[in-house]
Amino acid sequence: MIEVENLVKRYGSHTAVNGLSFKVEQGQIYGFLGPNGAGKSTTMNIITGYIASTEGTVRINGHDILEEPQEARKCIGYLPEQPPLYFDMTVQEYMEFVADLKKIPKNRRSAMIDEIMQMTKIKDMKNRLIKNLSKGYRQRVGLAQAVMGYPEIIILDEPTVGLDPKQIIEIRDLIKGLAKKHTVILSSHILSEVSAVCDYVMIIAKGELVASDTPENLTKKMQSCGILSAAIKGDIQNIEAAVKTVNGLESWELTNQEDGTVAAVLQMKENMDPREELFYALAEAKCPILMMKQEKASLEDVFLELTSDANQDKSEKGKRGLKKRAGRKKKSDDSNEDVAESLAESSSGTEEMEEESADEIADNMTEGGLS
Ligand SMILES: Nc1ncnc2c1ncn2[C@@H]1O[C@H](COP(=O)(O)OP(=O)(O)OP(=O)(O)O)[C@@H](O)[C@H]1O
Repeated sequence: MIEVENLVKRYGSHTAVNGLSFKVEQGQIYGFLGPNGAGKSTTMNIITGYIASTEGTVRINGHDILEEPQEARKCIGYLPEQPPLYFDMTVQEYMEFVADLKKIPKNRRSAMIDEIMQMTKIKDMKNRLIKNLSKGYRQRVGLAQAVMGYPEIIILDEPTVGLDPKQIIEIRDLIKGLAKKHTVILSSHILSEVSAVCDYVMIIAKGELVASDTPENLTKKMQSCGILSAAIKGDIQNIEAAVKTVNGLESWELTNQEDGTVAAVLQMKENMDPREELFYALAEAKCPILMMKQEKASLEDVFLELTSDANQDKSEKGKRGLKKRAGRKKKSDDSNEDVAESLAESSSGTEEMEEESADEIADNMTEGGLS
């Protein structure tokens, strides 16, 4: 459906996308996950024909985006990070304008507009000027224009940025609904977003694909080189001497606790289970283990591990991952953290929202992916 091969994009001397290759198959929701500046928007803009790549190819249903742009773009509906909206049009006028741009046959137009407005729940707002809509409704209108013509592939760049938690849930439900008939690719730097919505995750960091799999498999893979945390009684130097003899450990951190025990956070080597060996080594050193448990890697661990250390060697990665996890263990397990993160993003996103000039919008819509 989409084949991206060895994609490179350089802005002057800065490489924003560096040798990206992946395939997207029909009928799933793909998440493009990465921190700010990872290269998500650049990649989406190349896939949808907004900008050209420096090197590499993109084929949509077999059509090269540079050689056969019209055919390729026909298969795609795109919601860029800044929705291409005309603020002085009503929702109805705008939908008619988009239908016209996308060359929807006149006899199907009114029914399709009606259906899409129903689906994206903007019908009640159809006579309202877009400039008077809330950010959530503007995003829905942006989604509606992407869906117009029912393209096979719908690409959404950060579709929930700037929305409040209720709007985020509504847009996520809408995206899940879209996936029944379309292949959806969305980008996000918010992990909870991707794990809540996507069947398949591609993690991108510094312009490179660092992992791609289902959220479940990514978590499983990380667990095969997981973390042990333990409380051990004894002198920290004796404990360290014993820990050093254990083959299955990659790295460790030992910290004296106020209660006289030593807290250990131990990174296991890939596909090794050193628990038994550790037990005997510490028993021989007469340092009893008072508690030991295996930390389960969450998708958040995978994300942080992979995106912050894209250029680190493996052992350094292990140590830093261990520190991050040890640090995170101290934080509360509040699941609202993600929502807070989204909220923080929301406010900055809203500030960034600026009215585009009509010319810019028309350029976006005619050159940029809308067929
Ligand atoms: N037109 C441009 N000229 C120069 N540098 C650019 C341009 N567009 C993007 N970049 C740089 O390329 C890198 C990737 O940017 P991109 O917008 O693709 O990242 P992103 O993952 O979408 O981030 P965000 O989530 O912040 O939008 C960044 O370092 C960015 O500063």
